Amino acid sequence: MRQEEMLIGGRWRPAADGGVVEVDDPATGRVVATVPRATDGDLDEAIAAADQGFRMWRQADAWERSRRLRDAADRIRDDREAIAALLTEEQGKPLAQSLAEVDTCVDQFEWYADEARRVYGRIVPGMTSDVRIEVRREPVGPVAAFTPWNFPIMLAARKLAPALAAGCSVVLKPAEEAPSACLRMVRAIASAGFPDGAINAVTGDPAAVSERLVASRVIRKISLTGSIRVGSLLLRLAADTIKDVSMELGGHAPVVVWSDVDVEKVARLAAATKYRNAGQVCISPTRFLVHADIAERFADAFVEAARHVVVGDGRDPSTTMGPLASRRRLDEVSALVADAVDNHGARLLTGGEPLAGLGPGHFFAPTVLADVPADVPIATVEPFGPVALMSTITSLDEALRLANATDYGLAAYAFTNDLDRGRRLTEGLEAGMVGLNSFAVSTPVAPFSGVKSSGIRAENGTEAMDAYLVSKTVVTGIG
Ligand SMILES: O=CCCC(=O)O
Repeated sequence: MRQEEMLIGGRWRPAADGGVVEVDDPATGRVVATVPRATDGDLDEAIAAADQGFRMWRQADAWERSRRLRDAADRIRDDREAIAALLTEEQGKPLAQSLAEVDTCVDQFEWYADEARRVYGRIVPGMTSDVRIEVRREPVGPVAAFTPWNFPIMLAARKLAPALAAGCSVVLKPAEEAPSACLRMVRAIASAGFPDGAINAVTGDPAAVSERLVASRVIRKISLTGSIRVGSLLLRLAADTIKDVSMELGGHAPVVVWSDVDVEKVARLAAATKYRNAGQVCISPTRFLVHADIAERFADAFVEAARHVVVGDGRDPSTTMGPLASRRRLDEVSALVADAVDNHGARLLTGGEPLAGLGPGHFFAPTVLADVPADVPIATVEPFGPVALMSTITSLDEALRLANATDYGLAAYAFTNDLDRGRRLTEGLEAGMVGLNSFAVSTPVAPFSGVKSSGIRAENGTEAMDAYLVSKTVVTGIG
């Protein structure tokens, strides 16, 4: 069994007291690794290391930062297969999806290697001619980054790359459910010549780790991808020391499908996107609001595609959907679906239950539900599983009212071939990202962000650099 270690101040090491947390393989239920359970002392050392690392790394000039990030991208690429294998073993997704996830990490580091050289300040004309005003941009300071189990490496890279590009140091806490691929990626990144302490990675009890890191006055910035519950908890903790935060707190993406589209083509694309990573994706299309004229055809084509999904162990090349990442997820998705069917009159079109026949793993059938009332738990709480909800709409106003009916506002999608209708939908959907005739809203080059309860500040794009920078106004008197 693998025994992972933490990176603190440039040294890989176990917890001071030898404590560990077990990690299992969601396809088999077998324990495959342990990670250190950091003690308070370990966490204090990581904070001190990040303080020291920040002092060194902030002095690196822009081109040096760029070179280190590009070197990190190359090193992640060189270790692609090994990182992907760990990802599938601990998270469950099919190997092809794990390899693609490693590639997005490379993209992140390459994109921010360029951005590192483009941190521009500005000169502002003073109110009188005897002053010069310069606005500089400086790194905010040591960052605590908390990442989830659904994309254990991509979402870590999404924080590490811009933070390092801006000149910040980082204490990263990978998800305890699937940490090994992330730790291996951190090894690759750290070997690219960053100063000791610029990158630290700690593991253990999530509440204990986050409370210790967020309470520290050394840590100046929190970046979290997680749930609304954890987000509001960390916001309260961050308030005590007045820290800046970036938070992505999930979604419940609506998809408006109008009657003028190629119905079968959109249904097939929608189903392929829905069941990616077993639906454990914060921008996963979930609430389908389909025009009444095509609703039945759309649902039939979607169900047909759902039935063709091959569920199994992610290491099997024929698998197109792996297990859910944990027993907890399996129980939560099962309960949400059962509640919708048993208590709220939802109609099960396909799936709806765990696939116990596939063995002890956390397998759940690709599921489609129809006639789900808009205010029941599965339609308002992020289901984070392979579940699609079908509803019928007859007007644009109705589509927007239903689409905007949750507290979330991360991704939203609309499919129509009418230009004006498309414009009205992109304007009316309350979301940080809107896909019009596309599901591809996640890219390193443009902001990834939520509105309403889905988050604060953006990741990706140049906006992510802003999240790790502060401005300093320097006024110089002359004459
Ligand atoms: O689950 C959150 C991130 C998903 C993505 O960026 O594709």
